[in-house]
Amino acid sequence: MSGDPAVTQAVPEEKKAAFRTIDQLECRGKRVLLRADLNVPVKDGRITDLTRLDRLTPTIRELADKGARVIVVSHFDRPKGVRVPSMSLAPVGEALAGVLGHPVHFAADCIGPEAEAAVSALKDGEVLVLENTRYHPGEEANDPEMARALASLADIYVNDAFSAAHRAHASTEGVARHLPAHAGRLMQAELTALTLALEHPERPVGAIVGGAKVSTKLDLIGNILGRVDVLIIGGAMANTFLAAQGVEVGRSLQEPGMHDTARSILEQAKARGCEILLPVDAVTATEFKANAATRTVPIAEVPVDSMILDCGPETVALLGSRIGSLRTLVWNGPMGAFETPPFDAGTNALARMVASLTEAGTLRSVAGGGDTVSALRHAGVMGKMSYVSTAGGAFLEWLEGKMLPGIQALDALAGIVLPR
Ligand SMILES: Nc1ncnc2c1ncn2[C@@H]1O[C@H](COP(=O)(O)OP(=O)(O)O)[C@@H](O)[C@H]1O
Ligand SMILES: O=C(OP(=O)(O)O)[C@H](O)COP(=O)(O)O
Repeated sequence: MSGDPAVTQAVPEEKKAAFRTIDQLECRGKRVLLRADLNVPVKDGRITDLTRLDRLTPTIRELADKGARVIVVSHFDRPKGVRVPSMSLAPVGEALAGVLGHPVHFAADCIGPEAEAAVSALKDGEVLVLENTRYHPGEEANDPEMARALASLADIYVNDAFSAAHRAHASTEGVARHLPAHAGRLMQAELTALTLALEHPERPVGAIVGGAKVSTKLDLIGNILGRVDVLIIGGAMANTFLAAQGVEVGRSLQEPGMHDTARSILEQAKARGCEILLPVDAVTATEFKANAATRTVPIAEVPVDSMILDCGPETVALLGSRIGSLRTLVWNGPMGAFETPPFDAGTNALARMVASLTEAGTLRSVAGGGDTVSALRHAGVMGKMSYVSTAGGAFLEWLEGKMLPGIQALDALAGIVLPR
């Protein structure tokens, strides 16, 4: 394991979730379809963070040690139902073999003859990674045929992809209807840790929502308004809110189709007494490349030919002082394009502030998301948060109090305690 922080307190008996785990599994010689989240962060074709693979290894090792034939299935990025070569899971399979210290086979499809042949060749204790489920349109459509085809490869289903459990897809939901369905160790650990950390959060509670998945996360921002006192919006998400209010954002990444939703969220927040903080200044550039020439400007003065690629120092100072008065903070999504320096400065500075407040014992900090984890590691504060989840969108949806489809589909999960 990578030394990631985990909640180490003993779990009180009444808080233990009563779901079926791999404790109950007799799986020697059985084919186990393990839904993992191999959607690791990548830059220029290289994997930049192995946390999701590290956190998956306890389940794979335990299943392999029990003599199961482990068939790992996952999506990778968003190829939208077609075979995009750069979104192949083959290199991720190799990285997984490195992390496991154990050979991993690979099949170039997740259903059909190629997958079936690879599964038939598997021996007890061996591990196979199947190609990206999202190469098939049936995955995201939760097509019953796709679910049946996946189920036909295995005897048992184990879901360890908490970070994809908010998706009702064939490999996260549909397949569980056809096989005995258990939670893996990572799923179990995430649910336990998040319940312990956030079931009764000390107030004031704040959330930072940043990053680039604007349309898929905007709706859930609306839904967490009632659960937080302060909502900090950063990254490309903030660009959309700023543009929706008529602020010039130049060529920044944003989603014009979401302006109405952004405005409605601002109105709802006002009505519910939730304070919303947006950037007050920005680091801009006309080119998006490492060490590009930058201009730091007040948010009302973004040049029309430029992109907002990070929040500026005044924003960092403002957010730092506001976060200093919080008792609980949840964080998903970086404040800027942190993979490309110097646009990592805002995220780094904020991450260090959150880490020092956490270390001082005044703040409970829970952060998550594929890229957020990578950003925290980049800032050198991975071990300094109260808890780091592998999940971003799923963790925010779970925080809303929703039962996630990928969890609901598992057997005997009724006892999970949700934060209120
Ligand atoms: N202003 C911005 N312009 C372009 N990309 C941005 C900006 N701010 C953040 N990003 C990008 O957002 C991505 C992370 O977003 P997201 O996938 O939503 O986070 P997570 O994986 O943690 O849930 C990063 O790749 C980062 O470069
Ligand atoms: O990376 C993921 O989520 P995250 O960006 O919220 O951390 C998951 O793999 C889900 O991916 P999706 O948002 O394309 O369904």
